[in-house]
Amino acid sequence: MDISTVNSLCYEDFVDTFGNVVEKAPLIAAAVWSYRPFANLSDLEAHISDFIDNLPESGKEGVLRCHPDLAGRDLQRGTLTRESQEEQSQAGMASLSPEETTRMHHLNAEYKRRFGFPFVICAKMSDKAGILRQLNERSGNDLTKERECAINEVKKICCLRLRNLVLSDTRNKL
Ligand SMILES: NC(=O)N[C@H]1NC(=O)NC1=O
Repeated sequence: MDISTVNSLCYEDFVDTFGNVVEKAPLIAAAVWSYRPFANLSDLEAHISDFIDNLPESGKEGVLRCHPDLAGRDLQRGTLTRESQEEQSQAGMASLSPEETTRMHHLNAEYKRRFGFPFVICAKMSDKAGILRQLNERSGNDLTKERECAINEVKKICCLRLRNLVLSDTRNKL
């Protein structure tokens, strides 16, 4: 798909295509459709990023709360979105030992108790050891710093999902 194809999508098709670039937040795609035509993929990405930045803190936390836990209930039940399933599998979350799973559950629960939203990290840019290290380190942040850190990870996830959709069949068009 090239950018002129993206720009030609009606909002129903646009939301069908880009509705999960921010996990379970199709409202964001529905909102940024208003900014067509996009000059290129970075322009679309910048509008998504601005939309998120302009949310009140409760909205940013809402975006974070739409993310599934890493190695959590949805992974175990097979109810992750297609994108999350691929990302978590690639980062080794689907093949943890029972001890590692217990440790992840414990750390995730501690993090949630502290911040009131789940630990979010761009799994594709990390691995099992990196995720555990970040989970430990970021748990020591204060709320303001951690919210910002987590939202940055949402943007990284979004960037990779967008690139996967738009560049998958025409790598040189944008
Ligand atoms: N909680 C969390 O980070 N979830 C995720 N991260 C990612 O890259 N895919 C996810 O499902």
